[in-house]
Amino acid sequence: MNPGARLSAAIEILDVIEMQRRPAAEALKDWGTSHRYAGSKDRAAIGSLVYDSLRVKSSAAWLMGSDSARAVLLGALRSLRGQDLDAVAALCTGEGYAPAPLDDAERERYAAGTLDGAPDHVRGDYPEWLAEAFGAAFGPDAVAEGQALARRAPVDLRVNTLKVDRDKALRSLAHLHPEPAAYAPTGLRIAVGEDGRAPALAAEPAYVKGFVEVQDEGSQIAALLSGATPGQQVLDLCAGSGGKTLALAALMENKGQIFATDLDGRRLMPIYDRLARAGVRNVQVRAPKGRQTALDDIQGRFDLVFVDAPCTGTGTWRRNPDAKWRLRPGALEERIKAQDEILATALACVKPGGRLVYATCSVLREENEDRLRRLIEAHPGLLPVDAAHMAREAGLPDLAAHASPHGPGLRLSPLRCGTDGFGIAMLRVQ
Ligand SMILES: C[S@@+](CC[C@H](N)C(=O)[O-])C[C@H]1O[C@@H](n2cnc3c(N)ncnc32)[C@H](O)[C@@H]1O
Repeated sequence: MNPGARLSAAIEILDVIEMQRRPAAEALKDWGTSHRYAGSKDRAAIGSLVYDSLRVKSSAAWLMGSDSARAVLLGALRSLRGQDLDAVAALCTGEGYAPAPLDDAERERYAAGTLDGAPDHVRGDYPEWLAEAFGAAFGPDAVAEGQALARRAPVDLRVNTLKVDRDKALRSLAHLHPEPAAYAPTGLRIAVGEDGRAPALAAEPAYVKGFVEVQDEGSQIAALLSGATPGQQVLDLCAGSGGKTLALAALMENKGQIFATDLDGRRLMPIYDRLARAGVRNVQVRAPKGRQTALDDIQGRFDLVFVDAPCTGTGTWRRNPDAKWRLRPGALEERIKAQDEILATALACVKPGGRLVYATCSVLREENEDRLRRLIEAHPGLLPVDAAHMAREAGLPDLAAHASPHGPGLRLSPLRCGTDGFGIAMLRVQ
């Protein structure tokens, strides 16, 4: 396929996503199935065009003066990819499968459209219904934070220190040009290509041998801040596919014990292969059995209960730009309710003198500081641990700069520290 035909395909898919409210991944897959002639490079390039358009859907539409799929794609080519008018006009020839030529209004908008007068949620590319919550979370930085969440994310890897040190991992992946991460001593970062393509890590020997895991630096930091040490009894209450479990096991040097559980047993399924590949030996997976909770016999016995709570995922929009436009207010309410219930369950599992670490990949106060404040009000024996202290204890003193201005714990975001957006807090149980 030539570049013009790829643009047409991206417009067609963006239309399907918008009109049929299809998730982007499904719309792309369906398109690939019904266009077998498109090769893997074509599909990757089209996928990248679609995701880039979704990143800046709102501001691109404003720039181009229309919210059609074509306008959004053109706006994204200008704002995110910085393509000049002549280059785009040369692709939009109307010949073969290329999009129709730009009309005069489009040319004018492409050359001189601005975001002047656009509201914050348009300039920052977040849903209008979250404008107030973004303002509450970020104050005058709301637009800049939204813009940073609308950029592409690098690929972050966590070096599995149960198997190798970071230098060895760096050497084994040298052909991908990884750089040490800014904060996490376990972190490596690989930039994505111009076209937004990430390297095929699953085929890398270093990955197959369990030297590295794909994990955003923010998630690595959450595990590091938990202060898990060898010999402790740890509960990973929302373990899912085990990303944090693996990081905690490495911190504990395979000593002590981690119970990994999740409300949804299916989510736990990938954990078994991941534990084996990473050489983790101190994890017991507790899948829920029917109505009986997986925690009945292990109340009040953990040094650390780690809660990687289900959340709106607003901090991961760089990796999943489709999600921000699919999110509905009802989903935020549901998450808040679940978070309160999970925190109560978690608290019952911490032993006196132990600690509860609460993390979300959401940037919203409603899912972070507000939840913790509510819990602390209901349980006067809970002491929030000072963010600077958490950072120092984890050997990451620079992170003290990211103490939350709104309540307990730290706030990470792409704008502030180049990670996904996270809230991470620790409460000590008296
Ligand atoms: C953010 S994800 C966990 C990601 C995982 N920790 C990782 O690092 O790969 C949140 C998880 O919480 C689980 N969950 C939702 N409600 C729960 C509950 N009441 N108790 C335990 N887990 C729950 C979800 O099934 C989901 O797997």
